Amino acid sequence: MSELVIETIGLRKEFRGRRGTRVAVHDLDLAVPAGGVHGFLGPNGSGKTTTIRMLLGLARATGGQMRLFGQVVPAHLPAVIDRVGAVVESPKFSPHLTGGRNLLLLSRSIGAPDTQVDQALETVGLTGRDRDRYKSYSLGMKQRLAIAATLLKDPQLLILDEPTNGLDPAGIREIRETIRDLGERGVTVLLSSHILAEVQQVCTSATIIGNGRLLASGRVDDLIGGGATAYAVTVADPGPATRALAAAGLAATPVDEGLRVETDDPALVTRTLGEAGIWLTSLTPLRRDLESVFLELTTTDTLGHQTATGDGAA
Ligand SMILES: Nc1ncnc2c1ncn2[C@@H]1O[C@H](COP(=O)(O)OP(=O)(O)OP(=O)(O)O)[C@@H](O)[C@H]1O
Repeated sequence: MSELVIETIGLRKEFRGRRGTRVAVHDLDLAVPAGGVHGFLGPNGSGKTTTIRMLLGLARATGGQMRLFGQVVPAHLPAVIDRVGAVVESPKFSPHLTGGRNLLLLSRSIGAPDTQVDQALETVGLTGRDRDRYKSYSLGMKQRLAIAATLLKDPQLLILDEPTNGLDPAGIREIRETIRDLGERGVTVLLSSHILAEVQQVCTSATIIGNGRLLASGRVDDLIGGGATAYAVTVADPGPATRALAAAGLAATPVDEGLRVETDDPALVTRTLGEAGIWLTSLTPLRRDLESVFLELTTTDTLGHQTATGDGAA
């Protein structure tokens, strides 16, 4: 059994307000094994940041237990915090100093060796740009410098909360490569995101949450592998085909050149359409990806659960 770097058991966070109590994190069991990049996925407002803030001692849990490297936190946070790097909020760098100078000052303030600065800059791909002022950096470079800052203490666990928020595709790719690199160097990375493609490309395992509840967790390959799949169907007239499929309990949605039918039973599609006198011209299995798993899980969850308790908070 591999060591768990992050573990929560029945973790709960309630926010009390005038309109009642909102349960942001709902008895969440999270298990992040050592090594590799672990995706922490959920739609906006599903409780990712709140969970991370509790793990880092920035917010108090209402209930449940948390462990980092096997140590109960927040009680033993001081014993493990040096092994953890985190980018949760935008770090405060001085805009007029260069990126390198910013890092050097930070590194001295935490007693890290100066050599760590060059190494951190290299890891995030900012070598060569370290003499430029921070204010001249692109958003992606600023985000990479923030990651570099967390690397100064050579952490074994890196927690990144939505690190590509607001970045353009090139910036997203750069951060993705940095994260992949870190995972390959043996750092355990918890990558919180609602961008599925990014997670699928770098993560070995993932936890999906919705409305503060655990929906699925495991290796990305396993998450993609199980359950229903979908087929692309082309027919001359999608309207009657959609109605015939719906009557047989098959959900069909229009896509580029036909219909996407959610099912793992292609024979049912051909039979249903055939019985309605509709002849399909092609039927192609659609490869399942993390996005479809995510949408299935989070859509059902949104429809199926209420997050609020108490006197009427929505
Ligand atoms: N300080 C707070 N007071 C009251 N409610 C809060 C507070 N912080 C978060 N929430 C609520 O808790 C829920 C979870 O929010 P959280 O920020 O953890 O979600 P998230 O998954 O990180 O979302 P995003 O992807 O948008 O960052 C939301 O309904 C949010 O409005």
